[in-house]
Amino acid sequence: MTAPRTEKFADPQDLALRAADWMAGVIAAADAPFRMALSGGNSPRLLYGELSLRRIDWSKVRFYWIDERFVPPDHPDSNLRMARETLLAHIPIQPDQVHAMPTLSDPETAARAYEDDLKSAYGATDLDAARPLFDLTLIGLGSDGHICSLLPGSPVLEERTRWVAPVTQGRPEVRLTLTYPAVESSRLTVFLVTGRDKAEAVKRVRQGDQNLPGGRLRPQGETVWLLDRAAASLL
Ligand SMILES: O=C(O)[C@H](O)[C@@H](O)[C@H](O)[C@H](O)COP(=O)(O)O
Repeated sequence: MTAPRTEKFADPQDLALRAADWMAGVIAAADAPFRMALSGGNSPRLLYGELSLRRIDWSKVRFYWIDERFVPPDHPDSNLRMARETLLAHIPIQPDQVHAMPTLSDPETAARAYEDDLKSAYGATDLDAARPLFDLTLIGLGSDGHICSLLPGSPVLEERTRWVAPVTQGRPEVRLTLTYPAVESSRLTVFLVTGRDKAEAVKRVRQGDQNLPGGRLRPQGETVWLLDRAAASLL
């Protein structure tokens, strides 16, 4: 596993600007299809907005999610809604390029349906380290060290067979999350973290602290950390 690369930026706006330029280059250099697994939450908002302004051949990109709140697609908490408002509604893509996590049935059915979607797009039922599931996986970090909806103490942290699982404890709302095997199966893993409140988690996750869900992640490909000065303040 190659040592992670770290880019530090003055503030979230500078990070979003520079990261969008870099990601535009990554997508331009890649073959189609480019499978991009999106994070939810607030941190990626500025980046998604900047990406929507870049000259990118979006026709090669397939959008996936690393987790979702189990709410309707138009709910204020929906990660799909956030991505649609900041990026997807502003770029020339077809509906079949967007592989949203389904949230209109029950969590177990939805998790299995999304896993089937991933497996059919991947063209196999087993992950192959030589052929990652995603080309780029964007991950935010909670101040408690969670990633995706892989929350501290959650049974889903031990799931090594399923690619997608429901999370029914630890948050006010039910969630769907990729499990470690699916999140780790990426050519490029990008952590995007801003804010002083994340600095301790950034430090411990980078040290591989097994008590934090982020510290247990073993990405297969290259890892890049995009941090603002506040989130990097303990490094
Ligand atoms: O659905 C979500 O909320 C995210 O997937 C979650 O893992 C998020 O990335 C972290 O909680 C950081 O959230 P912020 O970016 O809002 O700080």
